[in-house]
Amino acid sequence: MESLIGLVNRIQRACTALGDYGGGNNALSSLWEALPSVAVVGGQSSGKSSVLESIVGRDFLPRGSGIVTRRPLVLQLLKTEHGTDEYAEFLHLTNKRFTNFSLVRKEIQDETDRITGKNKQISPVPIHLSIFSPNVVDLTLIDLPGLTKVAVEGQPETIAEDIESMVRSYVAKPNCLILAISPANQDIATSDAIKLAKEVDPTGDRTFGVLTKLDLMDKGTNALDVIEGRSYRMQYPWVGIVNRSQADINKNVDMMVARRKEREYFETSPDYGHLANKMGSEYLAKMLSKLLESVIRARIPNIIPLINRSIEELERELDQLGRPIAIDAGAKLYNILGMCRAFEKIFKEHLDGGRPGGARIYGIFDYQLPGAIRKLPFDRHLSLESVKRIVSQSDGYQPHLIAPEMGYRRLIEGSLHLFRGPAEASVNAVHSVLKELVRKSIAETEELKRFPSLQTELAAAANSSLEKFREESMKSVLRLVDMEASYLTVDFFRKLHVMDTQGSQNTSLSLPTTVEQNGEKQFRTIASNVAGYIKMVADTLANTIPKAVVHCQVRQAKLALLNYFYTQMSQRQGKHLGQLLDENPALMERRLLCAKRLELYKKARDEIDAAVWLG
Ligand SMILES: Nc1nc2c(ncn2[C@@H]2O[C@H](COP(=O)(O)OP(=O)(O)OP(=O)(O)O)[C@@H](O)[C@H]2O)c(=O)[nH]1
Repeated sequence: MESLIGLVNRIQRACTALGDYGGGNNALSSLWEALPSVAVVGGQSSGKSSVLESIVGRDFLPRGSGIVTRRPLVLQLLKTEHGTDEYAEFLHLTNKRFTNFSLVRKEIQDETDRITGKNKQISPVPIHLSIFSPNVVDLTLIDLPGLTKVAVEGQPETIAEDIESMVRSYVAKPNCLILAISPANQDIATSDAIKLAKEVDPTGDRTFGVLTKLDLMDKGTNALDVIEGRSYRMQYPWVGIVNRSQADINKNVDMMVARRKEREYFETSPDYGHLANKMGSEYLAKMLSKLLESVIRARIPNIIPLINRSIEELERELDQLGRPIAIDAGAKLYNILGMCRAFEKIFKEHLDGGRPGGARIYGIFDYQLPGAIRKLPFDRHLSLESVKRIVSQSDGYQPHLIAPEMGYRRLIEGSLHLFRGPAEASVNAVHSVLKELVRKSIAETEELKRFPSLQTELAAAANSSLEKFREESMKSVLRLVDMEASYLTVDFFRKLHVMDTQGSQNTSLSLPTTVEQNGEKQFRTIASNVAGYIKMVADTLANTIPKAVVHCQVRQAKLALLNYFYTQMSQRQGKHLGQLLDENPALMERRLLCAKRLELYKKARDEIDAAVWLG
C-alpha cells in the first residue's frame, strides 16, 4: 500500500501545477498551507544542503558562494524495492528521468534562474524534485533559502528580509514541522534557525533541532549540553550530524561512504557513543519519516472538511462569475441570444406583475390621465366672454338665425384641441416607465453582469425600439383626438335640441325678458351644451387613449423589444460578437484562478478518498 506521505506528495505536486504554493493575496484558501510538511531552515553554511544530501544519500544540490537556494525545493523521497535503479524527476519536466545526479544539480540551478533571473533574486514558486531510490525513506522535505544577513553584488538590499519572510511563511503554518539546522561550532544562542523556530513555535511542539559539524568543534569540547537538552530544551531530542567536510566534497567522497563514516564517528565517539543509535542522518531520516506519517494521519481528518468547504465556496464564486465563454462565433451568438432571452423574460415579468414596475403604467391611465383632463382650462375657454367672442367671430357679418352652428363647431374644436396635451403626456409617461423597466431588467439579469458592452448595446437597442413605439403611439393618440374633432356626435345635439324646445315651452308663461338677457342666456346655454359634449368626449378619450398606448407601446415592447437587435446580431461576424462579450480582464483572471483551485481541491478529494478506501 502506498504511504500517506506519497499521498501528500501527489497533492503537493498538484498544488504547484495548479498555482497553489501558499501565501498570495487572492483570498483563496490554500491547500498547500494545510498539508503537513517538513521545512529545512538554517543560516548560511550551517550545513543544510549537506544534511539533505546525506538523507538522500546522493550528491545533487547546487553549491557555491552566496545564496544558492533561491527557490523552495520540495524534495520528495520515495523508497523503491531493494536493487532497483535510482532516478530523479522534476515536476516541470514530466517524463524525463534523471539517473545522473550531477544533471539534477544543473537542472535545479537552471530552473531557479528561469524564474528568478540570473540576478540572484528569490522566488516563492517551488521546484519539485522526486527521488526514487531503495536508499531513502518515504519523506518530503522542503529546502528553503539559507537565512542570511548580507546581500551580495546584484541582489536587492532587502534580500535578507525577503528570505526571512519567505522562510517564515513556511514555518509559521501550524502544519509545518521545522527542521532547524545549527552548526555545533557556533554558539547555539546565535543560531538563526533556532531564533526563528522559537518565534513561530514557542512551545517547540513541531521543531527538531539538528546540530551539524560536531566533528569541527574545538578539541576538548563537545555539544552534549545542547544535545542532551541542557542549554536549550526542546520537545524532541536534538539530533547530531557529521556531514562531509569541504575536503571530502572536493575529493568526491561517496555519500554512502560518508554515511558509513558518520555511523562510525558516533559509535566510536567517547562523547556521543551512548547516544549513537539516536544520532546521524540515517536516524534523522527514519525518525522524520515516521513522524511525518503520523502527523499526516492525525491532520487528514481536518483537511477533508477544509477541502469540501473550499469546493463549495469555489463553486459558488464560479457561479457568480459565470462560466467561460466559448470561442466560436456560433457559440458566442448562442450565448448572447440566451442572455437576451433572460433579459426579455425579466422585462415581461415586470410588465405582467411578477416583478414590480408594471403597475405604474396602470397608475398613468387611472390617475394621471383623468387628472390631467380634469385640469384642462375648459372654464376659461367656455367663459361667457369667450363664448360670445367665438360665436360672433364665427357668425361673421351675418348673425346666425336659429342656432350658431359655426360657433358651436369652433368652440368644440378649440376645446378638443386641449386634449392633445394629456394624450401626449400619457404616451411620454408610459415611455419613461418602459425605459426604466429596461434599465432595471438589465441590472437584474445575472447573466449579463459580466458583459458591460453587451449591456450597453442591449440598452441602446431596447431604447431605440421604445422610441419607435413612442412615435407610433403618439400618432395614434393624437389621431384619436383629431378624430373626435373631425366628426361630432350629432345625436348629442339632437337630444339637446329636443330638451331645449320642451324647456322653452314650459317657460313661455314666465316673466318677459330683455333682448340682452335673452342673448346672455343663449350664450350660457351654448357654453353648457359644449361643456356637456366635451365631458362626453373626455370620458371616451380617457378610455381610448390607454387602449392606443397599450397597443402601440406596451404590447409592442412585450412582443418586439429586441427584434431589431436580433436581426443585427445574426449579421455580425465572430469578432464583433466577441467585442460584445469582452469581460473585465480582472474577472477573467479570477475565474481562471478559481477554476484551477477547484480542480486542485477535487483532485485532492479524489486522492484522499482513494487512499481511505485502500487504507
Ligand atoms: N566537517 C564538516 N563539514 C561540514 C559539515 N556540515 C557541513 N559542512 C561543510 O560546511 C560547508 C557548508 O555546508 P553546506 O551543506 O553547503 O551548508 P548550507 O547551509 O547548505 O550552505 P548554504 O546553502 O550556502 O547556505 C561545506 O563546505 C560543507 O562541507 C559537517 O558536519 N562536518
